[in-house]
Formats: sequence, C-alpha cells, structure tokens
Amino acid sequence: MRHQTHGPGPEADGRAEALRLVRVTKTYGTGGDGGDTAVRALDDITLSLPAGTFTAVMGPSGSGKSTLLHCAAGLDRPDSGLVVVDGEEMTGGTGAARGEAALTKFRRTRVGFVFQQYNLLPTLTVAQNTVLPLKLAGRRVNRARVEQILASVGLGDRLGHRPDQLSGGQCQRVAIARALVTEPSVIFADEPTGALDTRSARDVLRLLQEAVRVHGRTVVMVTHDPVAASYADAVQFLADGRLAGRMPAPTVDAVAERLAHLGDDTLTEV
Ligand SMILES: Nc1ncnc2c1ncn2[C@@H]1O[C@H](COP(=O)(O)OP(=O)(O)OP(=O)(O)O)[C@@H](O)[C@H]1O
Repeated sequence: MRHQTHGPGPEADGRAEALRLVRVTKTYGTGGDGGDTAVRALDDITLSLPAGTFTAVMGPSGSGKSTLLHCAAGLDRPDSGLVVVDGEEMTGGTGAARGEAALTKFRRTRVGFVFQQYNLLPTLTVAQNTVLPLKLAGRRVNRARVEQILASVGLGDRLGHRPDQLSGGQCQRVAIARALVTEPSVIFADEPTGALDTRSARDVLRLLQEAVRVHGRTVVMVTHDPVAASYADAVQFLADGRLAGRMPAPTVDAVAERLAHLGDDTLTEV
C-alpha cells in the first residue's frame, strides 16, 4: 500500500534545495581512522533534498540514521563536511563552523524537531508547550495562529491540558504543532511513531504529510517501520554509515524487501 501525499514528488524540477549534506563524516570514540575504539558512524555522506518533500531514512540498527539526523539538524557536529539548510551553511568541520550560540539561533529559526518520546515539558499546558520555541527565540506569539495550528492537529479543545492528561498520540500531535509554529524549513522526526499504537501512528504520519503538502515544509524522518516509510515521498537507505540507495514512491512491501537485502548489497558493493 502507498500513502500518497498528493504533493509534488521529489523528482520535480526547479525546486529550491531545503537540505544539503556534502561529504559529511562523523566518527565516535578515539583512535582516529582505523583506531580500535573508533566507530565511523557517517562515512562521506553527500545528499540533497528538495524543499517540500518528505523523506524517510532507514537502515539496520547502528547504520548511522540518528547520527545523520543529528548532524543534519545541527544537534551534533560532523567531523568534516558541510551541512546546508535553506541555502545557508549551518555547520561544518572546518573554520566555517558556527559558534554554539549562533548554531542554536540558526536551529531555532530554520529547523523543527519531533522526537519519539515527545519531549514536552510536563508542567506546561498544550498551548504553552507549543509556543515555547517562539518564546525561546524571542519572537512574538500570534495567539490566533497558535490556536489554528493546534486545531489543525486535532487539539483545538485541549489548549489548557498538560501532557499527563493526554494520550501518547495527542502528545506527539502537540510536538508536531510545536515543530510547525516557527515555520521552519526542515522538520526532523526521529522515530516519531515508535511509541504509538497503529491508529495514533497513522494520524501522526498524516500530519507530517500535511506539514509538507499544506505548510510547504520539508520533512526528514528516521524510522524502522516500512509502513511509516510508505507515507514518505522517498526512502533514503543507510548501511554502515554510507548511503545505500534511494527509493521514490515507496510501498510497504518494497521497503521491507529492500531492508531485508541491505546487508547483501553492502557485501556486493565492497
Ligand atoms: N555517542 C556515541 N558514542 C559512541 N558511539 C556512538 C555514539 N552514538 C552512536 N554511536 C555509534 O555510531 C554508530 C551509528 O549509530 P546511530 O545511533 O547513528 O545508528 P542508528 O542507525 O540510528 O541505530 P538505531 O537504529 O539502533 O537507533 C553505531 O555503531 C553506534 O554504536
């Protein structure tokens, strides 16, 4: 089954580039290249995502998905290579790298996040959690606009509730509203449906599609679930820290089949 977004596909010409990674490398641990304890989580990743597209990132455990997301989102710094968001270099391993404060400011205006565990502040209401990124950025809060966004994620009647009064699916919908409120170029979602039941997961995935189709955002989502990936315009596969193919218009079966053979491909490539 394919979950169409009805938006333009990622192959459409003439669209701005929302995210570009150029030769991004990230190694954890010490020992340098070839060292015993060093793990090369990302190995020379070059990737371009057009604006207004929904991409799922998939691969075996340890293949570098979270590291890719974190480096692309400016939550972590690559050792080398460039990350360009909305035409502007966010960070790099060279002298062009931004300072921490500038990077934080850049993140607040250009990117949004949706995490598996929602990351809502428990003492704040739904409305307060949603406007938090605006407050942190010192931006004006347009109350009507916030209410409109919360209504669009089905929480128009829950503005005063706190996270412990909500279901997991509702919490994730608050997180999506929070990611939309700053009107970022790119929304990064790390296993956004990992803690949800099937129905809540479907609602969240449809909202991510709407973020692309209605709000014009670019969504990059890490997932283990072929069903979740089938909501995206394309799947980018990773294996051993390297890109391992791209699948446009993914179906559940095709994604599952490709995942099952990712290791084979890696073997035949070396
Ligand atoms: N902070 C860290 N310190 C040391 N090694 C790390 C760190 N973070 C990740 N790694 C290693 O880097 C590699 C890639 O990890 P990453 O978490 O990006 O993979 P993943 O594909 O997201 O895995 P999973 O699907 O299990 O979440 C793995 O070998 C992992 O052990």
